[in-house]
Order: sequence, then structure tokens, then C-alpha cells
Amino acid sequence: MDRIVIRGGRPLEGEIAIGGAKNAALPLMAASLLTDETLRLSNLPHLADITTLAKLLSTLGVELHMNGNGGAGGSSGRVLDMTARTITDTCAPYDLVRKMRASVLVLGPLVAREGIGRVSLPGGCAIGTRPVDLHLMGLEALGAEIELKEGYIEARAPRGLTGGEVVFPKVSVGATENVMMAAALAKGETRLVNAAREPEIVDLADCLVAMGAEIEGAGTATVTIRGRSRLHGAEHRIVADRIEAGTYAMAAAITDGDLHLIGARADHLSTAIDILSQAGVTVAETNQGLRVRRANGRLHGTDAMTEAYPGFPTDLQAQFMALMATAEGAAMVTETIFENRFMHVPELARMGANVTVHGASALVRGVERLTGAPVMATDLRASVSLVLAGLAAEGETVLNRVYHLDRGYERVEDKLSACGADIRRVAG
Ligand SMILES: CC(=O)N[C@H]1[C@@H](OP(=O)(O)OP(=O)(O)OC[C@H]2O[C@@H](n3ccc(=O)[nH]c3=O)[C@H](O)[C@@H]2O)O[C@H](CO)[C@@H](O)[C@@H]1O
Ligand SMILES: C=C(OP(=O)(O)O)C(=O)O
Repeated sequence: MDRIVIRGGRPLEGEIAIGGAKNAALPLMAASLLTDETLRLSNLPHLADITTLAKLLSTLGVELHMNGNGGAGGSSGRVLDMTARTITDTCAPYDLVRKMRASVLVLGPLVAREGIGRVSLPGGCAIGTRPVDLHLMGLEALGAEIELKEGYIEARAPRGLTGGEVVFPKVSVGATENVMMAAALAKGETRLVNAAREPEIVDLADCLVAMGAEIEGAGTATVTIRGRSRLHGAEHRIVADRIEAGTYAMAAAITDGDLHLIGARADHLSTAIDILSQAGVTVAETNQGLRVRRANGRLHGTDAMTEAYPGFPTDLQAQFMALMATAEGAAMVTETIFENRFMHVPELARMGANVTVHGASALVRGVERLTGAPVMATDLRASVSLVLAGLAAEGETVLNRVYHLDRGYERVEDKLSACGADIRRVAG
């Protein structure tokens, strides 16, 4: 298994191109199941999760063609054509779903188009139990009959889906996406109440509209979808990855560097930018993206609580904790989305961080210097938080289980070393 070796202490300076968002690309790829024509996605990031979903779609009968590899500014920004002329299989098997929970996003499109879909129950993962009850509740509201058997979810709607009202008791990004895709092929109108408002939802809605659906309110808590009996092909450019951008913003701050994040969008990171500026980080909009550096001197301990968009993203919590571990004073970091998303704490502690967890909150008392250590993480954002800590630490950090990082960060070691980091991947 590959490892990442970092010698810390160098300020990062230069430009980093922000890729297309993993969390937008995955539902957009699932949307290819809704039409027998070609859906072309550009600005597709090169990530393990994308490869896993591509494999799953191809087992369902989707023809995939990747065009081009190299876009501007070192971002690969590939173009993917997906054509689901005929769906040859309606089952997403355990072996692929267990690798990536987002595979459940094929359920809505399959039942809407084929009248049946089977997806292995995703189960929990390192950050929490992660049920899919809200996805199922939403599909049931559109007339699907759901059965759980032999570890699989089976959704059936032999006469097609019909629009309805879905009132989500809790905000869920994935459930909003799954039901929105299904509703795009349902008869009549669907109203989603208490829908997720993430930029990735808006990106999906824009693509579904380009495919012929009528959608209003995406990006607000109430989304109305008027379905069509058929959707057509479309071309869509994937939105920039706000979590990748936020991660590199924190890399600039933790190393006392100066980074220009090309393609990053301030409007998708407003709460994170507010919190970073309280912590002593300047994030300035440029005509190409965001320029990030410390305002002056050390960082100040600043509290943050994760919330659904537009709140502070849970996918930046671990990285922010690494940053606060080196700040002056204390910070309270509270996780409200996932029940077990502090797996990075004991690893950061091995690097000298002073963090005490009390339930859903972690009290981080900043230290003068972190020190390098061998570390490993059990999820994607925890892994990258250790990379950030390693960039700031004295001495060598060896990060194991790099496959978590490869799920969501494209060429992380290349992007960082081009800005002066001493970081390399060691195959093994
Ligand atoms: C591929 C993708 O886009 N992943 C993102 C997506 O995950 P995902 O879509 O899985 O996250 P959700 O927004 O659905 O989860 C939010 C909360 O709702 C709960 N829940 C969710 C569904 C459900 O049926 N029942 C239920 O109780 C979850 O356990 C969690 O506590 O949004 C999360 C929250 O911003 C991010 O951390 C993930 O990076
Ligand atoms: C939790 C994440 O992804 P997923 O929902 O695919 O596990 C993430 O991107 O941080």
C-alpha cells in the first residue's frame, strides 16, 4: 500500500488548480441512467470514487468514454461521455457499493427509468452509521415499493413513478439528489421540502434541466420538479470542488504560506471564509479564484460548528481541527452532522496536538509546533487533515492508507510539491 512522506516546515507558495467536485460528479454520473442519449460531463476529477462509480455504471449497461486528460493549470479536467442506451442490469452489487456509499445514488434513476432497482445496503462507514431511510422514504412518496431482502434494497414501480410531496425530517444531500433524479422522470410534480441546499444540488439540478426536466428552487429548502416521460442528452461542466479549495486554503494558512487557488469560489465557502478570517487568515477573491494567506503572525483559536450548507461543512472539520491545533489559544470544534467524525483526533495527538473530545465537541488547545510521526486515517478528510498537520510539523510524517486520500484528492502530492512542499508518495 502506498504511503505519503512529508517533511514539514515549508511555507506553500504558488498556484493550485481546483478540480471538479467529487460530490457533484458522483450524482451527475448517476444521472446518466435517466436517458438513452449521451450525457457529457466535463471538468471530471481523476479520483478513485469516480473510477468505482464508472465501474458500477458499466455493469448496469452504461457505455463510458473518457476523452482527454489535461486541462488548464495542471487540473486534469477530463471529459466523460456516458450513454445508457439500454440498461442491461438493474442491480448494484455489494462489492462495488461497499467501496463507496454514493453508489446508492443509482437507485432513484434505476427505479424511475426501469421500474426496478436493486442496490446493496451501503451500511455504515468510519464516520458514522449513515442510514439511507430518507432516500427510501422519498422514493416511496413517489410510489416506489421498497423491500429490504438479503442485504439489498429493492425498489419497484412497474407502472412508473408519480410526483408527490416529500417532507424530509432531516436535511440529507444524498436523499435530496436521489429523489430529485427520480422525480425528473416521474409523472407530474414533486415538491421536496427541507431539501439540502448544497452547491452540488444546484449543479445536479442545472444538469437535469439541461436534460429536459423542469426544476425550480434548487439551492433553497423547497425544490419543485416537474417530471418528463423522457429526458435527453446534455453537456454539463462540473462545479469546482469547494472542499478541495477549502482544504488547500487551510494548507496555505497552516504553513504560513500564500496560495492562489485557481477556480475556487468564495460564494460556495462563505461560512468557512468567515471562520478563517476570524482565525487570522485572509481569503481574497481574485478574477481567477481565491488568494489565501495569514493576515499577520500566528493563527487565533476560533470555534466552528458543522452544519448543513450554507453552514460550515463537515467535510472541512478535520482540516480545520489540524489548523486550530497550531493556533494561539483554544478552539471548540463541534460536529453536528456525523456521530463519529473525530477519528483524526488520536492521530493528530500523536503529532503533538492537544485535543480533548467531549461528546460532539472537541476542545483544541493550540501548540507552538506539531512534530512529525507515522500516522494513518480511516477516512478521506481525516487523512488530508494529517497531511496538513504534516506540512506544518517539524520532522517527518508518514501517512499510511493513502487510498482514502485518493478517493477525493487528485494528485495531492503533485499539487503541494509544485508549491514548495517536501512531500512524496512511496509505492509499496
Ligand atoms: C458523495 C457525497 O456527496 N457525500 C457527501 C454527502 O454525504 P451524504 O449524502 O451521505 O450525507 P447526508 O447529507 O445524507 O447526511 C447527513 C446526515 O443525515 C443522516 N441521514 C442521511 C440519509 C438518510 O437516509 N438518513 C439519515 O439519517 C446521515 O447519517 C447524516 O447524519 O453529504 C455529507 C454532508 O454534507 C458529506 O459529508 C459527504 O461528503
Ligand atoms: C464523506 C465523504 O464522502 P462520502 O459521502 O462519499 O463517504 C467526503 O467526501 O468527505
